[in-house]
Amino acid sequence: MSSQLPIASRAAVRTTARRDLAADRRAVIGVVVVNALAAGAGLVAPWLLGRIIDTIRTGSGDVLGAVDKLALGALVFTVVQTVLSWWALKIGYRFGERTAARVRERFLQRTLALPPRVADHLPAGDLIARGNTDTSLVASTLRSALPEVLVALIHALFLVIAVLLLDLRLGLCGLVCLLGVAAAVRWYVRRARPAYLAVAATGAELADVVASTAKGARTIEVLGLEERRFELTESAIKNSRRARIDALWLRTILFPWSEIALALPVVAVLLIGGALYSNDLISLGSVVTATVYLRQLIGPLDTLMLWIEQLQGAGASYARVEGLADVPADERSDARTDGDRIRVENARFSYTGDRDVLRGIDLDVQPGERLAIVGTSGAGKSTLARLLAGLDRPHTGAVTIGGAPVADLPPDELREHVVLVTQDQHIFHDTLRANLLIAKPAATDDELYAALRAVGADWAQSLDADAELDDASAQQVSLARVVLADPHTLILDEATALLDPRTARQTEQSLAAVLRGRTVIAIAHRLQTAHDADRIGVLEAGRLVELGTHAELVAANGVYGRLWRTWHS
Ligand SMILES: Nc1ncnc2c1ncn2[C@@H]1O[C@H](COP(=O)(O)OP(=O)(O)OP(=O)(O)O)[C@@H](O)[C@H]1O
Repeated sequence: MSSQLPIASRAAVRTTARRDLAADRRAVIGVVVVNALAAGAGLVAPWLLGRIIDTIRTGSGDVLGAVDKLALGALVFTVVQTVLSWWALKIGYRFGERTAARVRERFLQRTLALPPRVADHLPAGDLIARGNTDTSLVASTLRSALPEVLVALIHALFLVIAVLLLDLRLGLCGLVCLLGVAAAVRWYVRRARPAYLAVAATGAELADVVASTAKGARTIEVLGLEERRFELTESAIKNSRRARIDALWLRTILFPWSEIALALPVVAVLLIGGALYSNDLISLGSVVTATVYLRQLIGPLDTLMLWIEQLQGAGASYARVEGLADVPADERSDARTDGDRIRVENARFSYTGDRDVLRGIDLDVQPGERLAIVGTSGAGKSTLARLLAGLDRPHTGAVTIGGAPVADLPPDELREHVVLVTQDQHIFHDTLRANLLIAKPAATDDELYAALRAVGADWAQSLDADAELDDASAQQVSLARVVLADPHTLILDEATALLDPRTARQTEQSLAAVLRGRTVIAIAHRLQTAHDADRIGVLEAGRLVELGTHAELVAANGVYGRLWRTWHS
């Protein structure tokens, strides 16, 4: 699946951000208050510098003593400002760490809560990109950018207020010149969100192509698709590169523009302040203080500019991480089964919504029956297996066990009725016990050993050993899980088809023990499997075109009869 996962809207992002801030209210208030104190303390030194100049120019009496006191005051307030700023940053960093952890946990919980049926159809690369790149960017922004931005914002605000209070004329002049910075930021912010969403989306597309190429390496090699995959990867790299260059281009405009705009207020205040001073309309100390304030403003504004880019990127990533909340949930009713009988009634299914790959299947499987499904590649065999196992639901018609829709059964109950066995079984990096308990959480150690013995896994000496297994042993563990789950029906889809011959032989022996006494629906890749079954269903282009015993189908001389004769001869 190559479509993208949902992206949270601006309104949803704002609501979640507010909730994240509210969750750590004390820290947020702490950052703001301590920062405000630090910024207030920072204003004192330039003001005292102005007083020093005015005292030297106009003072009489103990000028030196007065200057010393003012200089000492400036030193004390500078130290106070440094300590308070450090403290504010510390609170901010801690807030960032906690919030980043909250965002990560939320993402993980949402991912783990996805029903398998929904998770199966999500674009894996996009999900991985959101879990890695996007959450990392959000976390690093929360950890470092956000506290520094908060500090810079409050500092800048205090400097602007201070210069206005010091002298309204110089303050207004400085502010007018700052409009250039505002224009630069506005220009940038408008373009940055789509640009960074494009960077993330093309990155995810690239991850998707690489992940699916790696996953399907065998098929690609067998079908000679290397050239096509190479082209797809190249095109994904090109798209990702283009999106990054577009985003970088925005920065190449923003930075020079804002550098010039930041110098303007200082120049303007010096010129206008100088003119006012020449006409005795302002003291030299006030001009110097105003100039120092505006000069100091460059620091926090520079910080804001620097981080604004990361904030934009992180904003886009935050929207992508939170977008997972909008993945449509899987609607399940509380179905109850009455018996083991599996029925498929007029089932139609489509992966894409526009083309049905199953087109009206009717099938009635008797308890204890062995049914083989045969058909050419792409006929819909695996899709039917997924529907029978409750992994997908038909868009029309029904697939039921004992009268209840299979896909509606809660996972624990479903496992007791039907299990799909494929060759693609996952063994977790954990102990053997933990890997087995997945199938029956309440099982005793004796039951676990019995299940392992039943599938011939005599190598298992300790349940506490790490389950790092070769293919054959991993298959045995997955079959032992089936023994533990003890479903009345097994669906076998390519359980051994692509395994190497030795592993396939071992797995088939283990499988034989598991199949005993159960209803078995096998996707048959070899006609011998079909021959041994009680009944055979033949799928062609999404339709069940034949259904009967081997003898009946051979006698009817239809699709299966011809296949059998060709194979036999
Ligand atoms: N995840 C998917 N998204 C879109 N189309 C799919 C998906 N999986 C299968 N299909 C399509 O559905 C059709 C039926 O596929 P299915 O795998 O069920 O066939 P099959 O009979 O099992 O084939 P094979 O023996 O090659 O596995 C095919 O046209 C296939 O391309």
